Amino acid sequence: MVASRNEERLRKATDEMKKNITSPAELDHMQCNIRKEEQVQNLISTTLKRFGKLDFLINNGGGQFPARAESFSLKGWNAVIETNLTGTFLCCREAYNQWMNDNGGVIVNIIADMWKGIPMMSHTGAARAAVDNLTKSLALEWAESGVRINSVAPGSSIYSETAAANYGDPKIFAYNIPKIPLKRLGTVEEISTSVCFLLSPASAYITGETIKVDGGGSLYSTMIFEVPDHKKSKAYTWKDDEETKSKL
Ligand SMILES: CCCCC/C=C/C(=O)SCCNC(=O)CCNC(=O)[C@H](O)C(C)(C)COP(=O)(O)OP(=O)(O)OC[C@H]1O[C@@H](n2cnc3c(N)ncnc32)[C@H](O)[C@@H]1OP(=O)(O)O
Ligand SMILES: NC(=O)C1=CN([C@@H]2O[C@H](COP(=O)(O)OP(=O)(O)OC[C@H]3O[C@@H](n4cnc5c(N)ncnc54)[C@H](OP(=O)(O)O)[C@@H]3O)[C@@H](O)[C@H]2O)C=CC1
Repeated sequence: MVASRNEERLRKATDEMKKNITSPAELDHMQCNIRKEEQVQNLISTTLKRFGKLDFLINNGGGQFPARAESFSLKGWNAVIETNLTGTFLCCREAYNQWMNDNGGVIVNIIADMWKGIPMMSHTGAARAAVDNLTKSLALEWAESGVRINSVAPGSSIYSETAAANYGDPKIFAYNIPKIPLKRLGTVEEISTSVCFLLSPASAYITGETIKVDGGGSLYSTMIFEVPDHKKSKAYTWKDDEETKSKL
């Protein structure tokens, strides 16, 4: 079952996937806004009715807008936290309560390269770091039910048409290439095969882990953002204490 909010995009994506599926696997799609609790509950129960089981859950839905933190309205902040953190939590909880508690299963959460912060997208950085931590807690709580849960963290380097349109610049990802040790953008295939690995028995002994698929970008320098030159940082030395004491 493939789910997101936009029916037209869903139909297009599932039609394309159906053309490429060679096994007898069945595929369906369903509208769901992961920010709405009752829609998530309905997505999981409908999937169980339609397919009879739920072996895997992939939490891939996400997004944000670029802006400085001081300019976020509470509504904008909440929209990003609900999309990237609360939506993921709701999908995990419903999959567990409706199926995986009794039957086991595997969950993969897609997060982002937030290890050094994400300036201009601090809301999503906070939400993705929270999902990284949620993954670890759930791995411990749900191990007794036979559930494994891991994350995949793509670098800011997998070309996304939605992001390019949203951020108003088709080259937005290409700017990052000099800051990626492998000196190229990543591919969708390089993310999806990591997800498949985590879903497969080849990773049967891995839980609570995050795989970075970022061409080494997270080890190197912060993407895009440059801190402007300034003289606002005043050093602290013992001399400052002496000056303070002398004023007392
Ligand atoms: C090279 C850099 C890449 C970094 C790596 C990450 C890559 C990716 O994640 S690729 C995938 C990217 N895809 C997207 O970002 C698309 C999805 N984005 C969204 O859906 C929105 O940004 C959303 C998360 C905010 C959800 O939007 P929606 O549910 O449609 O909510 P609203 O449009 O009603 O907005 C609510 C609220 O949010 C504020 N806001 C939204 N967009 C902006 C913006 N462009 N600038 C500033 N503020 C924004 C705003 O407060 C909205 O309320 P109103 O003001 O009442 O409209
Ligand atoms: N491309 C990149 O370089 C990177 C991507 N990522 C993350 O990887 C994931 C996939 O990215 P990508 O394919 O590039 O981005 P897209 O924007 O193309 O995909 C995001 C998907 O999330 C769905 N979605 C968004 N909000 C909701 C919601 N409230 N409920 C249900 N579905 C929702 C969208 O569908 P619809 O609009 O129909 O709801 C869309 O299919 C995202 O989480 C993204 O943030 C992380 C790091 C880097």
